[in-house]
Amino acid sequence: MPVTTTAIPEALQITQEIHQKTYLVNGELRKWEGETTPVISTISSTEEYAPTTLGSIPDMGEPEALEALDAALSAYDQGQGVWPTMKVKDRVECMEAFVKRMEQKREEVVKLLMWEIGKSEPDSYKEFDRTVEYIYDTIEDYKQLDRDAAKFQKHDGVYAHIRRGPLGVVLCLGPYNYPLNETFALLIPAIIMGNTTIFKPAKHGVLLITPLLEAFRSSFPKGVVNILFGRGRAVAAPIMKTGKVDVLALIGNSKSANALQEQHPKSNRLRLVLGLEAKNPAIVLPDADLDLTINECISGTLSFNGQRCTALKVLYVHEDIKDEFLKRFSEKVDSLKFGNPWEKGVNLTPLPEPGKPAYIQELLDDAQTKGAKIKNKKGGKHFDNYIWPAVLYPVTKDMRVYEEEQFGPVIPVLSFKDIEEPLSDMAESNYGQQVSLFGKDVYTLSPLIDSLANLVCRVNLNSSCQRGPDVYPFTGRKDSAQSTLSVHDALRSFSIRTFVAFKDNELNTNTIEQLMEAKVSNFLSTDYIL
Ligand SMILES: O=C[C@H](O)COP(=O)(O)O
Repeated sequence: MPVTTTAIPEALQITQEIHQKTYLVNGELRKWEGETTPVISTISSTEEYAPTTLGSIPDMGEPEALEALDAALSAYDQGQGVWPTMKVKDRVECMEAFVKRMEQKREEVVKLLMWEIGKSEPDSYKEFDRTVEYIYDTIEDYKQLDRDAAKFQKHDGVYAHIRRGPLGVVLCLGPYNYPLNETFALLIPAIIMGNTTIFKPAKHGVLLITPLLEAFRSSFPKGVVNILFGRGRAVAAPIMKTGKVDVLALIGNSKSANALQEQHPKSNRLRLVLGLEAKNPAIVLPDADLDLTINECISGTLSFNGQRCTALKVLYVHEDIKDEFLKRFSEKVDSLKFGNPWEKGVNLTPLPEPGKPAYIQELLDDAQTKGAKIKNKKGGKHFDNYIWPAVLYPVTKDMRVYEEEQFGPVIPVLSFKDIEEPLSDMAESNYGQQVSLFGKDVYTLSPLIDSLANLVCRVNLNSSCQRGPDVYPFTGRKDSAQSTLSVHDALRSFSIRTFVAFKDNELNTNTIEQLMEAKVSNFLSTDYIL
């Protein structure tokens, strides 16, 4: 699939900056002179299919990792550094400066989102804009948190002024599918709460961070944000081994999270903020509106080729409607349009992981050997770095596609007679993020909603699963998450409640008045106290 003539020069122009191979440590943009790793897009820039080299990233190791850690530790300085002690309004000003600078990089970042991870143009703009909105919402929520903190409590003659304070040094690792939105949903609340951070982008969706390095450098005091490149093993592991990280913030898979957690010698002191795998099911009841259900299941399973933790990854369809559902759903899958991300109206785009089509093929082979059929005509066809979405039926529990989080274009379908079947599968599952429930009869839906809400954290009624809007709680039960990542909840995940208490006596009345008058600390002298 050839690219449009304008797309190549624009993308390569952006990579000029990337070729400078800069990284951010201790408030300095440093030039990397060591080994590098090429960043290769699976999108072809030639008529004959061939992956495109977009640039390269520094291949950093232990020395750089420890240098970044030292910078973050010094900036935090056991809670006494400039950043953790800074007044709320000053920290807000830094974050506002950052987001304004970030907005100026919209076009560059969006182009790299398309080239690096194959995200469609509308979805790439959406990811950028959503991230900016997330930052503005975080700022507003942080200010509200401070206004709420202004309210003194009094119980049994003891006053308390309770605030939220930082936790220390946060190691932040984001995923490739939302390299901006998901990563910044960790990084931004961690920073604004007064923590200092070390951030390493994922393997794919990494170059797009480089246009933002200067915005980070110029907006925050030195050492508050440190950005490294390289493999997780080489960069994140040495940092964890020191035992000096207070929070591991990661969106990705539990294997990486566990491996890093195990490196930490005092893991009982480590706070985990984790968004992990999911296997969200759709349950289609016999009275479901099939037009709506099929549309929602198409976007739920195949939006961004199914590479979303919130994607629908298994469909349970009632026996009475399964034939009609499978026929219409399969036709719809085959009618989707594949193309490069910037082409109008494309639904399916190149997969950024070179090994993904082969993995999907393994799942198809395994399922077919065990009795499943591919129901759509184009299902499983290979071209370039792509494999056409396959609708698999009947899927059984001994198949890999039932067990594994496929994170790609393959759709396992099971039929059921009794609602207890999907409910008991969900109860046995290691995951518990979300479910989609399709049906109309309120007397059937109502008790089901209650049951499902105890198995997952979000029940989507006649709608596909999704994270957003980002003000809603984003979390999961069992192996799907640790902590909650809405705008509101994330501020709490990256902080701890601390407070000043004082008995109601004459000395304190005078002291408190003077402290409030002096307005020198965040405690007792908050700008919001009347
Ligand atoms: O990969 C997980 C993302 O949080 C999904 O977000 P989304 O549901 O908005 O696509």
